[in-house]
Amino acid sequence: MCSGTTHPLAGPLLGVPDGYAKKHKSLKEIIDGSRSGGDSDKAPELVDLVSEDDEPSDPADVAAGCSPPKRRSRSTPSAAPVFRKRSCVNFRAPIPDDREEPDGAGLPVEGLEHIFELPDTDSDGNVKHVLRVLFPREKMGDEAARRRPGYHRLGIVETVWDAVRLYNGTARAEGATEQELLEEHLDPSHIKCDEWIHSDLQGAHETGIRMTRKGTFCVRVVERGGTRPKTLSRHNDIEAAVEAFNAHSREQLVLGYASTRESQKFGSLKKLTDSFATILPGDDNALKLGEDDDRSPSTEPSIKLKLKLTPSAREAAERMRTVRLAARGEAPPPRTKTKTRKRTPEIRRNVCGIKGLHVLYEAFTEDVERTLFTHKKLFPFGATRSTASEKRIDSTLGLAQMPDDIMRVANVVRDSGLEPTLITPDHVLSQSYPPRVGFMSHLDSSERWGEVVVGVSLGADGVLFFTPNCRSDRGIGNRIRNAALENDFADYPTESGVTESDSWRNGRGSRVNKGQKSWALELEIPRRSVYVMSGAARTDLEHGIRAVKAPSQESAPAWNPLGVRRSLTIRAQKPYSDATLEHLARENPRDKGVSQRLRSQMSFKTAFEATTYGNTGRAGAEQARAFVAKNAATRLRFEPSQVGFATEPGAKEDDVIRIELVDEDEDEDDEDEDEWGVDEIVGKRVLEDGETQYKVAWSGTDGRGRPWKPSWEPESNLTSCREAVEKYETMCGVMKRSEYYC
Ligand SMILES: O=C(O)CCC(=O)C(=O)O
Ligand SMILES: [Fe+2]
Repeated sequence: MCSGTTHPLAGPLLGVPDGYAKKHKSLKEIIDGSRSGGDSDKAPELVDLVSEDDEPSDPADVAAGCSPPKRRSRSTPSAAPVFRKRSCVNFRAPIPDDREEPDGAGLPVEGLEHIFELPDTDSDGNVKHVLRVLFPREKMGDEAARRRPGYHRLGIVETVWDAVRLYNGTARAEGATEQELLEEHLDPSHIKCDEWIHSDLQGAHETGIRMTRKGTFCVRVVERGGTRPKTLSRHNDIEAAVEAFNAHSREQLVLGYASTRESQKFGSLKKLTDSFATILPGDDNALKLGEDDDRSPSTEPSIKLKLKLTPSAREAAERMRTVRLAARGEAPPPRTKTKTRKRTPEIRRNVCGIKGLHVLYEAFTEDVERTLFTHKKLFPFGATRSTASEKRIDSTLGLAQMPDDIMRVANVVRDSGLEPTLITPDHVLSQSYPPRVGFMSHLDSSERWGEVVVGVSLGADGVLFFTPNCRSDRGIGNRIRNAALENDFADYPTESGVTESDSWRNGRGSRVNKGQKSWALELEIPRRSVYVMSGAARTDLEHGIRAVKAPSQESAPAWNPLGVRRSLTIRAQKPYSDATLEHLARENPRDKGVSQRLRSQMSFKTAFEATTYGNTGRAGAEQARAFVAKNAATRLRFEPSQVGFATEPGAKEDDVIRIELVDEDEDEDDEDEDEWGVDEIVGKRVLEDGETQYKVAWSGTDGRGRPWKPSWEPESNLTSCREAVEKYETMCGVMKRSEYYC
């Protein structure tokens, strides 16, 4: 259906023409409908970048709007999340005249993408949007026309309805079967026609938040340096949308400052601010001049962009959402939060069976996570980016410039007992991984870095993988390879007790044929977790970061709308680390632990030249050690309420009190947690500590209609679904499987 038929604010929704209600209609119905003149004058004026039916493979695609539609066979089962057909109107690519009939290369050639939206200016100078309808010459009946590749312009029309009619009419005249039309071109319900949600929140034509037919809130922005609005993200609730918009605006502001080229400053930001100046006038204007030191050196004042969600705007947004959903036959979901389980801080050691690989889950609160994620020194290029172009900042900040928060993180690592003897880091590397960006397998050099590598995950979950080291067949690497070659993994059960995907995985290609690299152990590293790699985890396996899809809307925080994972790799460079160990050994001659650590480090050559101590060598490293020893910042800590563990500095792991961090969202209504329907039990495992867990397939779907991902749950959480557990046990009994794998 084309929702532009009646503006929802004009009354209950309602003016959905019957003829649009079905997903697919016959050509005759459409053509007849149009002949009767019923709908064309009600057709929408605004169309959006992508259909909300889309399951874009990458939010970057959403933002860029530039991924061609991936065609799926109609027979593909739809259980798994899939990429569905894009809307027919492609905002991104009005084809300039000189490209209108090119040699065919590079233009979208399938389906409804032949209709392009085009801004145009009327005689009063108002921008209006018209649609250009193109028809692929290759589909034309005329042999001569077919020989010239490219497009034939059918016309420029004002409404989607007219565009579809024009396209279909031509396709039909050129001999397209009804089936083809149905599949590709016919149904205007593929076209989304939505309105800006409310005058309180309305941007100009192009930016702001608007509501989709499905009742989600679509955040539209213009990126700095860009001229076209893009869909940044979609949200189920208006607050999240506003938050995402504001976060984006802040990012643009930062980018504006960060730019050294005067001409780039405020390029599109200006456009944004202009549009906002018109909607939040007067004292309540959320566009404020920034502080003095916040101002750009240009004459343009710093402007803090903030889209304000007033109670009346929220009310209107919710009312519209209810109407929209009701029109779709859906009840508005309660305003309770989506599924979030309570998380408990926890340390797991030697995970994946890899010695020296330890993880601290829920190391700190979301508030700390966000502070680190948006830390200007660590991530100077702004909030989130959808491309890998600004992926890594090698912050060899030097000890004197080391952010206090890195010292605090180091103390979390020590105080939690994760690595009580961690040497104060003198180096931090901050990296951003937009969805689908990974880090190939590598070794963190034992000649360049000291004993321990600390990795902190922020903003989105990640997957750390370990794979045999091609240069060394040592220890576990060799064993993994042999297991793979013999296809015998009896000694390597799925690593119980870490996460469900912490298991043997086929890295690339087949198990044996592609050699030792084809196997990897994977470990999920959730947001707010901290891992340490030492010993064999450093030397016997290479590690890397898997490129993963964007997190679901539910799991990504609103302040990270693109689902970028950020990481901090915190290390002590080897010369300085050795100087520290030598100092400790001198001070504690009887401490066997220290002398052992020193001996172990001495087995690696020290690559002075590859570190910041290249010029100053040992003396420089000793100076750094002395600096740290008297630097009060090394004793800085987060507030007790901000970390997952409470302890006295220097306490043993057993003395650590684990604090339950509750998601901020999760406030009042704990019962909600238990309301998740269990479809069935699909797996069982027993953890190292003897705890039994079941893998639960949940009923229902997330906000995007995808089934929830199954998750491992302790037996004690499943008392209300004993039946499902018993059914599973019975089935296992019948199948005579071992307890571990059934
Ligand atoms: O992003 C991560 O956690 C891994 C980074 C890493 O392996 C490295 O910096 O060497
Ligand atoms: Fe690394």
